[in-house]
Amino acid sequence: MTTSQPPVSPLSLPGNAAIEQQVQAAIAAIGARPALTHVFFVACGGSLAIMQPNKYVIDREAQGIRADIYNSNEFIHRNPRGLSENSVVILCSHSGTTPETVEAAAFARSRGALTVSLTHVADSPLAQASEHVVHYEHGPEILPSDSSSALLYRLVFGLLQTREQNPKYAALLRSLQALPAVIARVKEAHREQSIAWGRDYKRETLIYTMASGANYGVAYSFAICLLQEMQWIHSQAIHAGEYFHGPFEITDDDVPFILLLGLDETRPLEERALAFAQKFSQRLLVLDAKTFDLTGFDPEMSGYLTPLVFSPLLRQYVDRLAEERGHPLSVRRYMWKMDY
Ligand SMILES: O=P(O)(O)OC[C@H]1O[C@](O)(CO)[C@@H](O)[C@@H]1O
Repeated sequence: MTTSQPPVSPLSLPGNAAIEQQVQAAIAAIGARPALTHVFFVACGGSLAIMQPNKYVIDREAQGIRADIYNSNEFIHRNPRGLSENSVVILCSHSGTTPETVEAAAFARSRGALTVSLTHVADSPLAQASEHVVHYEHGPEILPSDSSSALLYRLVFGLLQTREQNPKYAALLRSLQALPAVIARVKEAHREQSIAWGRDYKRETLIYTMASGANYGVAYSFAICLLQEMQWIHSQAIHAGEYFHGPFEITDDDVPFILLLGLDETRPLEERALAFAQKFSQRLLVLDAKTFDLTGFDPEMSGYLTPLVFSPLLRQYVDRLAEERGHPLSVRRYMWKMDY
């Protein structure tokens, strides 16, 4: 490992220059640490879900760095022994106000770790609690390469380059340049099917999601944020490997599933789950990345980038569902309305 690498590739994205500077400053600070043995990804809910593929990347790519992922409150209470001055803690909170995540940043700093936070709100409590902040953009008008999910990958591949000379950062940036067009093509290819799905599934009270590897976080976020939180539809994200160790017993012809088939090394788990589920359920929505036009993605990055395509694609499906149900995605009963 080295600490004297220059900042990562000069190849730049046609995105927001201020964001690029923040990413580079965080990567430089990570490179300047005397040692780095552990990366902790810490957040809650949807912000936690987008971190999951990053642990997958570090598990697959890193030589001497371990990654773990924690709900913010669990991180504080579990108090991992490995958390030290040799750790980087990457936190994320869209609002920058989730108290557990703000507290987790202070906790990580008290243990000597370097803190890097992503948030949409520049001057938020999380931004103030962290040493490095990447202030991301949000909304339909932004470049997908400036989204929180893409920025996490930029941080992680930058970290791997600066610490271990991992060569894939340039391939990531090249692929991210292609991401807006890829997303537009895939969404367009699914336009009719998502309209039909919204109509057909609007009365379902329960919909399961299933995936593995780099895509499990997308299935998890769709289940807990989009279906449970924003549509009040019962759900669970089933890990495709775990499906055979309990959940497959609930499979029946009228039990709805959404199955994600990605392009990473765990695809055989997803294919096995699909082969079983389609024998017994007539209510499957199968989204298979092999059918996507991913022109512009570097082949070695496609498995990692699939979650960044599944996510907006699933949003298109749930937008149609919400429309058909007359239940806007913004409605909450408890969240942000009371103390909890
Ligand atoms: O810390 P954040 O990202 O602002 O999250 C707040 C809330 O937003 C969600 O991610 C989605 O609404 C929830 O899961 C979470 O409780």
